[in-house]
Amino acid sequence: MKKCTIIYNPVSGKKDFDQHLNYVTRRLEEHEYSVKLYATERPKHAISLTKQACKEEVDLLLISGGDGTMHECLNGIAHSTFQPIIGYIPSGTACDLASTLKIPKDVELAMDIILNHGQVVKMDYTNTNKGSFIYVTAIGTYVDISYVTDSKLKKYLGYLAYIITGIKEFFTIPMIKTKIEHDNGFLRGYYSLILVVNSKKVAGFNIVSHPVLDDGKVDVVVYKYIPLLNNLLYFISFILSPKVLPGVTKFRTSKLKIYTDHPHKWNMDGEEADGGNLNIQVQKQALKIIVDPSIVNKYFKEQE
Ligand SMILES: Nc1ncnc2c1ncn2[C@@H]1O[C@H](COP(=O)(O)OP(=O)(O)OP(=O)(O)O)[C@@H](O)[C@H]1O
Repeated sequence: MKKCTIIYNPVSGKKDFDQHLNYVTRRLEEHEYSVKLYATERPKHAISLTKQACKEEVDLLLISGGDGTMHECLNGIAHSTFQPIIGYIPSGTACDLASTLKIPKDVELAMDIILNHGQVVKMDYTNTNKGSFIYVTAIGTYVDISYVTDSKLKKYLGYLAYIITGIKEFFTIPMIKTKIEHDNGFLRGYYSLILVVNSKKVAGFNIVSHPVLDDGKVDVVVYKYIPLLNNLLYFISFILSPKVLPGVTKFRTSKLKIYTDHPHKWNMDGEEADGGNLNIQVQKQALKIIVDPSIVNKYFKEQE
């Protein structure tokens, strides 16, 4: 028998993954897996559950949740010597990573990819001095809405609480004094938003038009602080996605150091991390994940 550990977040997205547990377990058993099943019981629990699965050298680590759950599981894998093959059933709210990797939220279709016609690819992830991330780390306007919104306000107003924080941020764009060292030199200036990306999608927007997810490099997108015009710059960049836009600098790099003493926190895969200087090392092709074969030639151009 092959070994499979399932880790799922019962509070991500519509909170209904429990309904599919029997189906998922049955499909795995039909494919000769012995299954261990764990629901995360608190934030960061997925990290220790993943470390345990890595210690047991499972043949398949099946993760269900949103980007935050994937982020936590990655942080378990990054501290382990054994690297399991990941099968992913997206069940979160945004699921940017699944959207880039074309893994459907439909449980039956996702299981078909994992067990039948999917392909294991080796994807990059990134280690930093503040933890590891899979697809994005960001600092600046709007990226902190999910965790700076007052929890009491969220309880009483729900989604409206996020909109209120968003409106507040619309009028208080941060001016982040930054120095960025990369493969071909450095940038220095005042920025309102900095994105480090290994993905096509971020927050549902197409941020990188032609990402390569296995080349040992990240895409960096920086938005200059331009008083009164910052929101217009975001709108044009996110919605219209022109190739070139004054005030927006894009480049791809394998080495990256970002120096800032701005009080804003970094956002990693949608989760809050510490603020301050960021020192990143891309782990080339270090994450094994099952994806739909239709995207392999498109985003994984350097498979070894
Ligand atoms: N039992 C639990 N109770 C409360 N929070 C939990 C529990 N298990 C995990 N979490 C936390 O839930 C948070 C949200 O998870 P996740 O990001 O997977 O879902 P989501 O926010 O709905 O999806 P997305 O990030 O794709 O929009 C994570 O920060 C995780 O630490």
